[in-house]
This record gives sequence, C-alpha cells and structure tokens, in this order.
Amino acid sequence: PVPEIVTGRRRERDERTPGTRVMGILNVTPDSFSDGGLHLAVDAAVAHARELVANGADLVDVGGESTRPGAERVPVAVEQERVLPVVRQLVSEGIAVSVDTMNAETAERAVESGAVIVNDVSGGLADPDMVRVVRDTGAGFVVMHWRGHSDRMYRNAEYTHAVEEVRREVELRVAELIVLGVRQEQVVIDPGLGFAKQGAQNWEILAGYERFASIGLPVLVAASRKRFLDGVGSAAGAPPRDRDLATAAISLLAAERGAWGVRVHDPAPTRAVLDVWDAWRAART
Ligand SMILES: Nc1nc2ncc(COP(=O)(O)O)nc2c(=O)[nH]1
Repeated sequence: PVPEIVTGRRRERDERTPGTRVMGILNVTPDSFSDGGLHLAVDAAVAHARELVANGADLVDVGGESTRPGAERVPVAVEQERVLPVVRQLVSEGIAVSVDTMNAETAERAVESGAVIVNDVSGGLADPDMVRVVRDTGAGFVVMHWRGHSDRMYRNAEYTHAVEEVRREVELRVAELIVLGVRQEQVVIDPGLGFAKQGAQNWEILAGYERFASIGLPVLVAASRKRFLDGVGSAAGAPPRDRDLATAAISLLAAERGAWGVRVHDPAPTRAVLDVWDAWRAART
C-alpha cells in the first residue's frame, strides 16, 4: 500500500495524520553544512534534520543535488554518498523521509533504505528508469512541473497563460505516469515555483491554486525562500532566510486551500501559523 503519509486523509489538529504536511528541506551538499569532509556533512545533516522535526516538520526532504537555476549536475555516485547515509540514519530514528532526486538509482536505493516518497523535480522525465522505480516500489511520488534542467531553465519560461499551461502539462504528465503503471494514489503534484517561471508568473501560479487543486490530486506548495519572494514581506535584496515570514504566510494560504503539504527550509514559522489556523478552526461552534 502507498505510505499513509501520502494518502492519509486530512484530520483535525488532535489526530495523528497531519492536515497540511510540513516538509522540511534538507539539502545535503557540503557547502550547505560544512566545507569540511563528507562525514561532517552527514553528521551535520542528521542533526539539522532532527532540528527540522523538533521545529514541526512532519517529514524531511533529503536532497544531494542543488536544482537552483544554473546549478551544475552532480555525479550520481556523489549524490548517493551524500544522501543515502542520511536517509538510513533518519529512517532508523523513525523520521519520515522523502528523497529529492532526479536519478532512478538514488531513488531506488533511498526507498530501499526506508524513504517513503520520491520527490523528483523532473516528474520522472530526467531519468527514464524513474517510473519503473516508483511503480515497483509503490512509494509516494511528487510530480513537479518541469521544463528542463537548470541550464536552460529560464529560456523555457515562455507562456501565454502560465496557470493553464502549467496545469495542462502537469495533468498530461500524471496521465502518462498512470498509463505507465504508477497508481494515482502515489501521486502528489507540485506546480514547480521558480522552475521555468519568473517573478510574476510564480504569483500567477499561487493565485491560480484552485486550478491545480481541481485536477483532483494532492498539491505540494514549495515556495520557501525562493527568489520571487524577494521584497514581498521582506526588504528587497535581503538574504533568502529573511523570506521565512513570507514563506509562512504562503503556507497558511496553501493550508487554507487544502494543500497536501508545504516544503520549507524553516518549519518553525510555518508550524506556528498552522497551529494558529488549527486553533481558529477548532473553536468554530
Ligand atoms: N517538489 C519540489 N522539490 C523541490 N526541490 C528543490 C527545489 C529548489 O529549491 P531549494 O534549493 O530551495 O530546495 N524546489 C523544489 C520544488 O519547488 N518542489
């Protein structure tokens, strides 16, 4: 069966299954934790994951390859060296883990190590073997809207109607996956904020949330600290970590619209606003 964290129905605050899931981001790249050796990076990453969970993350999204615009590809062996030890340790501590990878072999080995979700920004397009891994393992599968690797990301940000085109492309991709044997209940969709979308287009996507919800699949909103937030709810040009308040506001707006989950660097502000929202709803007479 597909892991409960993927299919679990939305519950009120006192139930175990979370309403809108808070997915904490764990980028295991040496520059993100320490410029020391890999071992340091793994230990630091595990410590950071524990902190994410302590601050309210329902699951931790472990990635070993930055997908920032213009980022270089990382060799699969390096990605696995970074990611797999962390996945194994977090799973052993009872933490729900998703693996953020475009590589089928990494996904397969992470799921074999206990990861319950494959979060592939390419939705299975980057590695033709990914569909087999997702289909055969039954893991949750985050299918994000994607129009190509970081090196040509912005050249693909041409839309006449961004919301409708992104919606259509996501819908078509999911239909292809189902034809290829992936079960619908495995799938979470994600409009891919910042991927082949610039500035205002990201806000159009958020404003068009209902269009994505109307596809009828769980929706993951991943706006955390992204460039399009610059200057909104924070000073223009401020460092990305200053965008956590704006991120929490988007988490609340997404949760109110029934989002399956929100993907954030710092769960604390998001957890705080979701707790406020739960208290508000619970008091309804
Ligand atoms: N599902 C999903 N996964 C992602 N992984 C990485 C990034 C890049 O952002 P980061 O480097 O801040 O994690 N963005 C997404 C996203 O928008 N959706």
